[in-house]
Amino acid sequence: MSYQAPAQHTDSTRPRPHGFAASAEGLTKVYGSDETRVVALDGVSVAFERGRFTAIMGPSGSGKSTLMHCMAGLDSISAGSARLGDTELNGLSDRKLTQLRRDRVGFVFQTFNLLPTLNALENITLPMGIAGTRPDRAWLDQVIATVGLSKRLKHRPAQLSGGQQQRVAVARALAGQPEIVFGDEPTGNLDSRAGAEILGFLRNSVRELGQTVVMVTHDPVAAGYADRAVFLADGRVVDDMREPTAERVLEHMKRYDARGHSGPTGV
Ligand SMILES: Nc1ncnc2c1ncn2[C@@H]1O[C@H](COP(=O)(O)OP(=O)(O)OP(=O)(O)O)[C@@H](O)[C@H]1O
Repeated sequence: MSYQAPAQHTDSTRPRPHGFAASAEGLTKVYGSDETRVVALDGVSVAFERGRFTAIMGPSGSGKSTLMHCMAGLDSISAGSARLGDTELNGLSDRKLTQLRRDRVGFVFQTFNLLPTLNALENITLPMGIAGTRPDRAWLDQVIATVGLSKRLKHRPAQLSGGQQQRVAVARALAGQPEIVFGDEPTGNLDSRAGAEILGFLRNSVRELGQTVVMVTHDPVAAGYADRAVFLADGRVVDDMREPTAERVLEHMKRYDARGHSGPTGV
């Protein structure tokens, strides 16, 4: 694969871009019908600012993954709206949604989802190969350096630790300079040290590369790496915390659980 000439993305401190990378308005998602009907999202309105790291939190079944899937164009919407930048997702054809995910969104999953026969560098550049775009060499070098993979590029996934595999997945998500990176419990399969590394990389990608990251997590420590924590319960946004710390998030979870999901706590 060839590289295009180094471009503008070489500065280590970049101003935060303005506006919203993704937003939802009255987003509703209903699964099934009649006795199997589940309202997974019940009129969610939320917007994710560009150049910020947001954690989505909430109890099991509160709709975190569904929100991420609907906002990333991985699942259809029952009512309301979801936008990626200025693009309304509701009503887009499957082909358009596939194109949008490929060209504008990065994903990091709990189970790294790497191709076992490709080495780390090939895994990182694979989505661009599929999209037919050439990686920006300077950007790619910066991403690889940020996630600390420079010495592991020729290794296959089986030759890497879980933490290293997830670094490859993070680099892959960042490599195409997507408008937003969605993570679904990206540290859920890692021990706490490897998890802390990945969270540090995600945070650095926001601070140093200007990336926008939205991460679903159960873990207050993980949420402490974010600029903001949005709390869901029963398919609704119930709280929105700026500059969360693990302690404040844990405190919030305890208080909220004690209230039996009865309403916002006004954090
Ligand atoms: N494909 C589906 N078909 C039917 N119901 C679904 C489907 N996906 C999710 N649900 C339901 O929607 C609700 C929200 O699920 P979701 O996976 O978004 O929650 P979550 O907060 O991510 O949970 P967890 O933390 O356990 O992963 C749950 O009641 C779930 O059972």
